[in-house]
Amino acid sequence: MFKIPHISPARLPELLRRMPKAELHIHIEGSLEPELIFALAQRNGVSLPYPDVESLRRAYAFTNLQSFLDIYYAGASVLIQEQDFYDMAWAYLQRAAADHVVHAELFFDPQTHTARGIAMETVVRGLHRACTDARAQLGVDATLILCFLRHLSEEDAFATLEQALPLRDLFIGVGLDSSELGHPPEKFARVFARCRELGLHLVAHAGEEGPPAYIWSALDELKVQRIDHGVQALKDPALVQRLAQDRIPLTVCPFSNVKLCVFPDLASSNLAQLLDAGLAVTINSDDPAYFGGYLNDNFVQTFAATGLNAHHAYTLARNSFEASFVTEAQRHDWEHQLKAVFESFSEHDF
Ligand SMILES: Nc1ncnc2[nH]cnc12
Ligand SMILES: [Zn+2]
Repeated sequence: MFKIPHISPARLPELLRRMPKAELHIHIEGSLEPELIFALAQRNGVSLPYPDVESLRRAYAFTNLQSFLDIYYAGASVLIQEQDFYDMAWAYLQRAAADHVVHAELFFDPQTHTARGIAMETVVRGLHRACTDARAQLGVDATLILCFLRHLSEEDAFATLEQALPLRDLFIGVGLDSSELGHPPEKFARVFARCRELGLHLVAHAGEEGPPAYIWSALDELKVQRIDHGVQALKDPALVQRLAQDRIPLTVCPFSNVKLCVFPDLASSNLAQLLDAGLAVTINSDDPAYFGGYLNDNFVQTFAATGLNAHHAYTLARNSFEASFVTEAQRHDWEHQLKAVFESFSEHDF
């Protein structure tokens, strides 16, 4: 076991910013900043129901998940050309590099685009090209996870999978997102079974607004390897035991939970309780352009509000590597970098 050196609380924010980390829950369409929405709208001749950037930003006052999704899908309507998808992902990956994100698994929602007549290939090739350039030019390792929209039908999800199969090598897994309540994971059991046969990694949003029963069915019916959000798990002690025992990672998104009124404020986040329960928790930004900050902002402000310390920081960064869909060798390399950063902070303390 690595002995965490003493690090003064005053230097904790800088440590949080500097430590290498993985981001495993970021919807790339949720990284579309208002400025880029307006630039792409102009480039593509799309008209928006807001006169300017400021009035669009003012509309980002959400009361629940659905109130956010309505505006998030409207924002994505400016994405038309392959280059638009590239520009969106590239902007995120530059910010990720600045936050010392060494690995990112990007969610994308193809049905949002194919329903508007955009080809699957346009979406995936644009995003994939940005991931390739990020590796070469930014040193950020980035991969793609295709998410099915759960408010749409099983049939639509199967059709989406069919469209994506010629591009199978350009994404590593599938997820499940969009409106949770009323759309339990088991609705997609057969689609996920097929994806499992195809060797894809499996994740699903569950227990964001929905009950612990949705987390159970994501595990037992979909057989997912990670739970996205999962913050409602604490309502069910048997579920917490199961998550701990199987070391199922939870990709928790503190800013998102506050903006979507899951918790009243950051201090009410249950991150510390989830960690104390021995769960493999990670911190993520979800939809940073809509929720007020990127990954390091989530780390720094959540730590300040909840009183987490350097031990928690190390655990969270380590968990992010453990939960990543990468090779053991890659994981070890990043853990080594993580230890080096912690040790460098200890030296400067004296
Ligand atoms: N937080 C979230 N929950 C469900 N679906 C989403 N799509 C984008 N962000 C989401
Ligand atoms: Zn999400």
